[in-house]
Amino acid sequence: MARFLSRPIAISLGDPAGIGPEVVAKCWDGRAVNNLPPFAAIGDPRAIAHVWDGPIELVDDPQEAEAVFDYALPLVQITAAEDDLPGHPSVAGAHCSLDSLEIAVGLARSGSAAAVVTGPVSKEQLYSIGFAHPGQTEFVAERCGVSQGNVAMMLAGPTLRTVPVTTHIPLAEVPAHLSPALIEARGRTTLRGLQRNFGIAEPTLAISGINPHSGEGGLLGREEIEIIEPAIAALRAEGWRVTGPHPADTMFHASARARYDAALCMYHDQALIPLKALHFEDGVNVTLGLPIIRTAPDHGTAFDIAGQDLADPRPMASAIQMAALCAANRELVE
Ligand SMILES: NC(=O)C1=CN([C@@H]2O[C@H](COP(=O)(O)OP(=O)(O)OC[C@H]3O[C@@H](n4cnc5c(N)ncnc54)[C@H](O)[C@@H]3O)[C@@H](O)[C@H]2O)C=CC1
Ligand SMILES: NCC(=O)COP(=O)(O)O
Repeated sequence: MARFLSRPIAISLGDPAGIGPEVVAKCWDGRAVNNLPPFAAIGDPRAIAHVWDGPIELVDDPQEAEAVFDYALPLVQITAAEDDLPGHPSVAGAHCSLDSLEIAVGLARSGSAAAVVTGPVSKEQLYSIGFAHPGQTEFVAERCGVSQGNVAMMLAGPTLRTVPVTTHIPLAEVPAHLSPALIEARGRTTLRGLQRNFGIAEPTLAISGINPHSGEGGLLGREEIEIIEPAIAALRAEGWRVTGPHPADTMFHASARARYDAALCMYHDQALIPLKALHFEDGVNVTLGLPIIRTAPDHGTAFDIAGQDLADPRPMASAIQMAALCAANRELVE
């Protein structure tokens, strides 16, 4: 089992009615074969007990996890106001998922955990209790004192890394949100993240267009000329290796992917469709631009299969491995 991290990883279980508890428990089962470093789960033990009958040991701090990790799943306990059954989300469960996220991030910020891995939450449920952030990415950024413009949501798989410039907003609002300054900021955060988290000394970033054929010289839209090209020029002037704007339909086949370290895309699905098509089982969501390491499996709560022993733990295992790798790279670089 990987023992190269100085501290364990904190994992928020996400929505108790989703598949987060099941995949975290299954990762503990597979800790040796997947070479996972010690971790502590943060959440309601009843959510795990509904889907798993393995041993749990309550701990107060992830730093106690190492001592028990070989024989039990270490858990920092949160008790939800109601005991949700798998597949049946509730307001109480939404509060529990937010509490577990808050505590896990705090443990990473305080240095008790080497990194935080977040389990899947339901944005619909969180919005219903007044959660005002587009997603966990922006929540973690705020807790770390990083502005939304200076954080980036990277989806990383073995053969592709993508970053959307805009994340969880309606598609119709995307063009109005794009600006040279936002694209530059996301590009810079991505390039620095490739250096700090992934150890790539001189990264190359490919930037997509937004219109068909990247606007066809302005005939199919002018965002490339007026917004994206100025951002690319500014990043190049800073010395970064940046290409584009590339037509999005031809930048994800194998030989195109070989020419860059990450692709910066203009909106959520432009970045996530290729990533999930190639790496649904091992794609990882990595937040760049933070003082801490945060990763997450790139899937949601999957309420449709919760409690049926159908949840695939490989994305969560990949997120834990990626968190450990990024934490180790950070220690080397900084
Ligand atoms: N990082 C996060 O917290 C994320 C949260 N979500 C949230 O999840 C909720 C549901 O979103 P959906 O779009 O339905 O995506 P989803 O990923 O929850 O489910 C999509 C499909 O994939 C299947 N699936 C997902 N993960 C699986 C796994 N590990 N093993 C086997 N099958 C799996 C599900 O059963 C479903 O059929 C939404 O409320 C969304 O906000 C979505 C993506 C990421
Ligand atoms: N589609 C990716 C996703 O929803 C992850 O968002 P976040 O909650 O990690 O910001």
